[in-house]
Amino acid sequence: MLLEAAGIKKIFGKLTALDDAALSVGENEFHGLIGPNGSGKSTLMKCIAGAEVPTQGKVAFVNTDITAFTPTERARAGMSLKFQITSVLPSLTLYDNILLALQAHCSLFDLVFSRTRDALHDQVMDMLRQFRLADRAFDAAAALSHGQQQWLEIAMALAGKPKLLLLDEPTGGMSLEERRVTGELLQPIKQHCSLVIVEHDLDFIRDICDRLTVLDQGRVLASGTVSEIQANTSVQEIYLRRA
Ligand SMILES: Nc1ncnc2c1ncn2[C@@H]1O[C@H](COP(=O)(O)OP(=O)(O)OP(=O)(O)O)[C@@H](O)[C@H]1O
Repeated sequence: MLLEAAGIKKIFGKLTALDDAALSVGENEFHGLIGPNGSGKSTLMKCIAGAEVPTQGKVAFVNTDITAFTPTERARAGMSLKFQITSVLPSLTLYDNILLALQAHCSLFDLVFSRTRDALHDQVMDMLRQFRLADRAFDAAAALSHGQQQWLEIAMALAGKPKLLLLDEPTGGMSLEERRVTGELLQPIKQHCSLVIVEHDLDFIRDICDRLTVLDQGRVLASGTVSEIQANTSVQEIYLRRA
């Protein structure tokens, strides 16, 4: 397993947000984290990314116990996250936003001696092409549509060539067409990266994910392939309960 979170408990004051939650993700696997509002999806993502410290439990990544790692140490180990809060610098061009994200992963030596300038240029343009943004390379990021800004952020989150990408509701506020394109843009990254994605759009998640974990009131209700989860009557019930 690439990622193995087990026995995760998270208590906020009197509220138990997660209780014995678990998540296992293999290499080159797209894994969806679903469940009703307030079931603990974002909190579990944050415990994995290091943005929240679990009250109890263990997170292992690439066979290393990372429970006590800082977010920076987790990033260095190959984990990358994009949350709902934007990390794009709106007044900079798309080109410069990607360049900055790539440079964050270069050594100071390489940057000072500019040995990587041409290579970086090629990488920036490749990433922009991959995310269908090359024709906007020298526009300010602020001029992009909401969907395009999300794609730019996903590209930036991939700049360090992570082994695992964490996405929290990337299609929030997107049009149907933008959602469809987002699915297409994510597929090729499976060749070199796994994905954990929190999403409310069940059609979207069913189309792109290999496996799903369903949370309900901080606990794992079910975990399995998309068809196993679709056939699970307890899962059907919580979604009916919500409707
Ligand atoms: N920092 C915090 N302090 C106190 N309570 C919190 C905090 N973060 C989350 N919670 C609570 O923990 C519970 C789980 O929240 P979380 O955001 O993880 O759920 P979620 O499944 O991601 O919800 P949604 O689908 O609405 O985004 C909720 O009751 C929420 O109010």
